[in-house]
Amino acid sequence: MQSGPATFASDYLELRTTTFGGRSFFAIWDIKPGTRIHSSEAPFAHVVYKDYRREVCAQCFAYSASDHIPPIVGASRTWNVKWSREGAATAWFCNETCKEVWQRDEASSLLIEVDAILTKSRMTTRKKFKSPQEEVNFKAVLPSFEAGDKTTNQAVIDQAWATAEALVASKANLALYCSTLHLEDMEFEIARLIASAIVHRYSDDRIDRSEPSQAIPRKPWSQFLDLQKNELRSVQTRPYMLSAYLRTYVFLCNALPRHFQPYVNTVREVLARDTGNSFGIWDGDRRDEMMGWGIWVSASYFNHSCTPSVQKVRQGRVLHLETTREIQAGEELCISYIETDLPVAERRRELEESWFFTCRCYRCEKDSSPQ
Ligand SMILES: C[S@@+](CC[C@H](N)C(=O)[O-])C[C@H]1O[C@@H](n2cnc3c(N)ncnc32)[C@H](O)[C@@H]1O
Repeated sequence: MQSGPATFASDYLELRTTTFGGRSFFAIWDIKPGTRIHSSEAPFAHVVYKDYRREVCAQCFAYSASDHIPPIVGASRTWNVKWSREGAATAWFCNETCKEVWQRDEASSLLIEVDAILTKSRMTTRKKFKSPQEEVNFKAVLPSFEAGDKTTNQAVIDQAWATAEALVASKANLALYCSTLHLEDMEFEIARLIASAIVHRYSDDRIDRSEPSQAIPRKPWSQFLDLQKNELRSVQTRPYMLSAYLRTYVFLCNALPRHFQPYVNTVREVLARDTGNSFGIWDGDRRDEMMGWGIWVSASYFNHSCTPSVQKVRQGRVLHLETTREIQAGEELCISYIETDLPVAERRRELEESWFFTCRCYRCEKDSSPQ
């Protein structure tokens, strides 16, 4: 049995190593349905898509259009409590209390300043190529990978990162490369997600040196690094994402202010764990719209089952995990990563393509075994 980090301690569950799916939570006792067995306090890293920023409360992620079905035509979908400061992006809140809670955390305003810096930097890295040859030269600087590329083993991935690291080591080459770097929308959202992890690391380091009583408890970086890495499997499934990751890394190295530069190793470490460990930030339980995503570290230890016994309930920033049926002591406690009302072949395909593993849950094993 592998014991989990101390802060994951719960009256109901313990972390053990399974024979088929890494670590997983198991029930210590019999548990009644509807029991809240774990709460993951806040995401270590998160991003709300830029397009949703005015409609999603920056503190509790409440969606302004959630209560209107169908949406009221002409009604404002934007929250009207705002926070703004020169040199920072604007943050929107569902009420004054959320704004106050948000303001108490130094990382919040740092993050929104970084957001403004990244947005500005993205604008200035959109220059046109002066000639077709300049475009050819630009494309040759970083390796690029296409869908279906079969060459992406670990050595190729490491070499690709080494090329990107060599580029950022030269300030002049970095600036030149970035002058025409057109970051795609999704790459920019990934950059914003990573920036949130960098800000949390930076801010944690500052809090550690200050008055302990003022420290806001966080999931530290070392706990994040303990999460399962999925770099190889995810890049082999979607090789083109490696090109996107390298561009995002280079963009961040160019855009981030100097005091965040010591944290640039965060980029690859977060990317290696983001796939396979993150949760969507959804518009309530109906899951009509995904407004962003985040990594709630302790909740990432729940394995998947196509007959789950646990459901996620997000309340503000907190992700609660609650049992949906009677559980016996010693049972594995699983959530579901996908829609389970599908035939086994489709369930397994979705988990392989989007979560990069072959499901070995009891139901899949039973459904796929010869009768
Ligand atoms: C979010 S993590 C869950 C925690 C993970 N087991 C660990 O040790 O960190 C998801 C990973 O757990 C494993 N996993 C989860 N559910 C599984 C299942 N039903 N069958 C096989 N592997 C599973 C896969 O390796 C998957 O990539």
